Amino acid sequence: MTGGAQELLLSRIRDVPDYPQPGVVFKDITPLLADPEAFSVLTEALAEVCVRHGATKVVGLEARGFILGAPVAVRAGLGFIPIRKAGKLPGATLSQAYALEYGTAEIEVHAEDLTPDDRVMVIDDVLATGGTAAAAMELIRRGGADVAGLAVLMELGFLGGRARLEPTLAGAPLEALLAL
Ligand SMILES: O=P(O)(O)OC[C@H]1O[C@H](OP(=O)(O)OP(=O)(O)O)[C@H](O)[C@@H]1O
Ligand SMILES: Nc1ncnc2[nH]cnc12
Repeated sequence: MTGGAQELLLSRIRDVPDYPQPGVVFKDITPLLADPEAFSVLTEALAEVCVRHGATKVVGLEARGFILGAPVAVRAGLGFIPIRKAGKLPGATLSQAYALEYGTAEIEVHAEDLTPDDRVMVIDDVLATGGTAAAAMELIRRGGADVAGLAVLMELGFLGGRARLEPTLAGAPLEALLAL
């Protein structure tokens, strides 16, 4: 991605101090989503990552990962698999509990969505502690598929997510369009 494209994306991310709890600076992507040029630049860049790494499916992580992952999957010509917060998927699921920057949660995927032939690219907006992404990659592998990589709009470097994810990535690429 060009420096100009990165600057455009950065300029559309709003810092909200002390949200959702004191001490957290929340990275709000709603201004970026409301700007069709910036949203298009973002989805194109993430779709390029999917194609470059030979992904066969795109996983989006509820909820912001859905907003990004769905248009990325369409642009890359790939199917989309939702990983949802627990209790939302009606079929047989695999589940994984995890911790994130401001709490704990549990995510699920439909077991039938993952096959041994799949190479899955995980898409999300923010990599913070890495707890969410690690749980997602574990779910994908438990479902029998390969992880093609993890692609995020931004990485919050000071939270150490990249180092924490290294064992779970197991050599799969982690691409962040912006390192903050
Ligand atoms: O690296 P981590 O510390 O795990 O944090 C990153 C995750 O936190 C946010 O999701 P959140 O659970 O707040 O849900 P939302 O997308 O529904 O707002 C964000 O969209 C990532 O999925
Ligand atoms: N600081 C942050 N801003 C936005 N989303 C997040 N998810 C985890 N930490 C976050």
